[in-house]
Amino acid sequence: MAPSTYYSIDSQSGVALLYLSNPPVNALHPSLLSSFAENMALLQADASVKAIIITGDGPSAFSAGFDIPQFVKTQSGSGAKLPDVNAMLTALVENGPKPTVAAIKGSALGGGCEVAMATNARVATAKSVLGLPELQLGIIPGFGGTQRLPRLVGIQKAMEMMLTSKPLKAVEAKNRGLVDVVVANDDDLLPAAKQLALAMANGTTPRTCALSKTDKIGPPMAARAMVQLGRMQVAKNTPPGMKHPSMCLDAILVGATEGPEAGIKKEAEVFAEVVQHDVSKSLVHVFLSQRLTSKIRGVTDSGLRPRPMKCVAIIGGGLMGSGIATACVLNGIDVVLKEVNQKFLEGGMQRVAANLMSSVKKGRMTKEKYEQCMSRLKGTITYEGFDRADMVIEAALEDIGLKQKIFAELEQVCRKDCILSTNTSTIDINVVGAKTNAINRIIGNHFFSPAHIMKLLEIIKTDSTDKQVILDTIAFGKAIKKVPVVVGNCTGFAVNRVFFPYTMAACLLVDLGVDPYRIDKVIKAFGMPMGPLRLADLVGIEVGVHVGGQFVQNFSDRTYASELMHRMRDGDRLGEKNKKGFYNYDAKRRATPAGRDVEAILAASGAALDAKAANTAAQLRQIKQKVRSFSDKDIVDFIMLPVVNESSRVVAEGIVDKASDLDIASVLSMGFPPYRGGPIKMADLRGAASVRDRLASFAAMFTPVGLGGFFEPCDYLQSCARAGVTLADGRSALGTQMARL
Ligand SMILES: C[C@H](O)CC(=O)SCCNC(=O)CCNC(=O)[C@H](O)C(C)(C)COP(=O)(O)OP(=O)(O)OC[C@H]1O[C@@H](n2cnc3c(N)ncnc32)[C@H](O)[C@@H]1OP(=O)(O)O
Repeated sequence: MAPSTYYSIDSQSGVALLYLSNPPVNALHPSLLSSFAENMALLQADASVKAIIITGDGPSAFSAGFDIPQFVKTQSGSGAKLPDVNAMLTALVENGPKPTVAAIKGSALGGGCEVAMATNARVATAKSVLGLPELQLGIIPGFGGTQRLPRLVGIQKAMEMMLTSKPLKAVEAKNRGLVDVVVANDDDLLPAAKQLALAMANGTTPRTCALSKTDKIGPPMAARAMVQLGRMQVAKNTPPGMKHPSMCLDAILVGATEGPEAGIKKEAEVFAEVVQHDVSKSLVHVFLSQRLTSKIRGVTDSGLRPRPMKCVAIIGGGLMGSGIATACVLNGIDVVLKEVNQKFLEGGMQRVAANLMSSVKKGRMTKEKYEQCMSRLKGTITYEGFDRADMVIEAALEDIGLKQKIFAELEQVCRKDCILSTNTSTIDINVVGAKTNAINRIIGNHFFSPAHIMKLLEIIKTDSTDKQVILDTIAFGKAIKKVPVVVGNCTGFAVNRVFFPYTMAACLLVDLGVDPYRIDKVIKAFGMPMGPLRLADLVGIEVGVHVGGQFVQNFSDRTYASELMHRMRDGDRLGEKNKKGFYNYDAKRRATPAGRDVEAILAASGAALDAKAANTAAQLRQIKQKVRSFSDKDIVDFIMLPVVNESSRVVAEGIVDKASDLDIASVLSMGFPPYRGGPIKMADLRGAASVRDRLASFAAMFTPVGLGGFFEPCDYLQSCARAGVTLADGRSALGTQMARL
C-alpha cells in the first residue's frame, strides 16, 4: 500500500483519529505528506469533529521522520515536489479550528517529532523516544524543528538535542516540556490523548501553540549568548569543512531574535543548501547502506529461512575469543568456551566476566543481567558440549597447521549441520578447511577487536559455502547486534585488503623523508581516528610485518616493500605492546611522538630505499624534493587514493555484493569518516576521472624509480572514468566490458 494517512471519527465524542501509515516506521514519504495535508483539511472542516488525534500506525513508531531515501532523489535532482509542509503544519495542525494531540508510541524522530511538536499537546507511552537527529544525516530539521523545539524545551537543551542527535526518553521529554502526559501502558495511550483533546476542545485545558511560545527562549541578548556557547561546542567538536551544525544554530538564532516566521524562512534556506552538501550525501549514503548490508542477492532473497544459533562453541579464550563470547552471552546465546588448559581457560572466563562487569560498573547493566549472562557461559578443555553447538567460532592463533588440525577435529566432534567458522583475519578459508570434508559449511567470521564492542562482522564465504550457512551467519551477526558484511575469499578479505596501501603509502613517505608525525596529524585531520603510524603501533609492529609480507607476496605488482616495519621490530620498537613504537606510551596508553628514539631507524629505512634505487639516484632525489613540499591535501591523496584504487579492485572482482558494503565495512572497522561516505562514495563524489588522474600523476612520478605500480590506476577505475560512470555503478553499467577487466 502506498504511504498515506487514514482516519476514523468517533461520532459520540467527536474525536477524530488520524493515522500516519507507512510501515515499519511511518516515514514521511511525499505521498504520505500529501495525504496528511488533505485529510487534516477535511477533518478541520468537518463540523462533526471536535478534536483531532494524530498517531502512528503499527506497534513501533509514531514516525521516524522524513523518508530518508527521498534525500537521495533530491540530491540527484529527481525528488518529488513536497507540499508546503511548514505552512500546512502551522495552519492545519497548530492553529486550525480544532485542537490537535499527538499520541506517541515508539519513535517520534526528525519530521515525526516536528509533526508532534506542531500539535497542541503530546501524550507518549513511557517507552517512546522523541528527538531531532537530522544533523547525523548532514541536514538540519526542516519542518519547523529549529523553531518549535527551543520554544518548548529552551535554547540550551534544544541545541544539545540537535547537535548530539540524541533523542529524549518520554519521561525526560515531559520534564523538559516536550511531552505533556506520559502513560505507562500502550493501552492507556489513546484514552489519555482523547481526554486531553476533548478538554482542549471544551476549553477546560488551554491549547499550546509552540511557535507562539516565548517564555523559554528569553530576550534576544540572552538567546545570542546561549547560541554563542553552542557555537563554541560546534567549533570544538566539528571536523573542518562540516558546516551544517553551525548553520543549524544560525536558524535557531534568527528565530529566537527575529521571530518564528523569520526563523522558519531561515531554516528552509539552510535546509535547501545543506541537503546538497557532500557531507549530507555521504551521511545519508552511510545510513541507507548500513541497512542494506544484510540483504545479499541470491541468499537473503532465496526463500530460505535462517536457523537460530542457540549455542555457539568458541575455540580460544584470548582477547578475540573472550570478546566474541561476551557478545554472544550478552545477546542470549549459550557459549561453550574451549581452551588448551585449565589456566588459559580460567583466563578466558575471567576476561568475559571482566567485559560484562565493566558494563555493570558503568551502570549500563544490572548485577542480575550479569549473572544471567555468565550462566550462559560454560568452559571446557576438551570438546565436551561441542555436540550441542549450532556454530563453532575458532579464534586460535594465526597458524595454518593448527587451524587445519582444529577443523579436522571439529568435523569429528560436531553435528553434521553445525557451522564451522574461523575468526582468521588473513588465512584463506579454503586452506583452513582443506583437511575436512565439510567445506560447504565452513565460513569466515572475522570480528574486530574489541569483539564485543566493534560493530562490524566481516563474513567470508567461499565458492563452496552453502547459501543456508551464509544466511544463518548473517542472522547470527544481527542477533549479536553486529552489522554483517558478506565478502569473498581473498588475501586480507575486504577490509584488510583495501587498507594495506594505507600503511604502505605512509612508510613510503617516511622513507622519502616526510615527518611521520605530520603524516598522522594530516590523516587524523582528514577524519580517520588515527594516522597510519599510530595505527601500526596499536595493531602491533610484528603483526604489521607479518600481514604486510603477505600482501607483498600476493600483490607484488602494487606493493611497496619498505624496511621500516622490519627495522622497528628489530629495534624492539613493537608498538603499544611494549610501549615503544613510533610513539612512546605511558601507563595510561597516552602516546607521545618517539622522535629521536626512532630517528636512526627511520634514517636506516630511508637509506635502504636509496640503496634499492641506486641506479636512479637522481630521479629519487627529485622525487624527495617534490614530496617534501607536499601540501596536506597531497599527503591525503598520496595515502587515501591507493586505498580507493584497491577498493575499486575489490568491487570489480565482486568480493563485495555491493560497492556500498565496502564503504560500510571501512567505516565500521577502520573508522573511515562517515561524513566522507567510505572510500567508494568519497571517490564517486570527487569523480572517477579526477581520482584516476591524480593516481596516474603519482604513478608517473614514481615509475622512474620502479614504484609506479603502487599508484597505477586499476582497469576498473580507468574504465569507470572513461565511461563517466560511478565506481558504485560500474559493475552493472559497464556490463559485458567487465568480463574483459
Ligand atoms: C524534514 C525533516 O526534518 C527531515 C527528517 O525527518 S530526516 C529523518 C530523521 N530521522 C532519523 O534520522 C531517524 C532514522 N531512523 C532511525 O534512527 C532508526 O531507524 C530507528 C530508531 C527509527 C529504528 O531503528 P531500528 O529499530 O534499529 O531499525 P532500523 O533497521 O534502523 O530501521 C527499520 C527500517 O526502517 C527504515 N527507516 C528508519 N527510519 C527511516 C526513515 N526516516 N525513512 C525511511 N526509512 C526509515 C530503515 O531503513 C529500515 O528499513 P529496512 O527494514 O528496509 O532495512
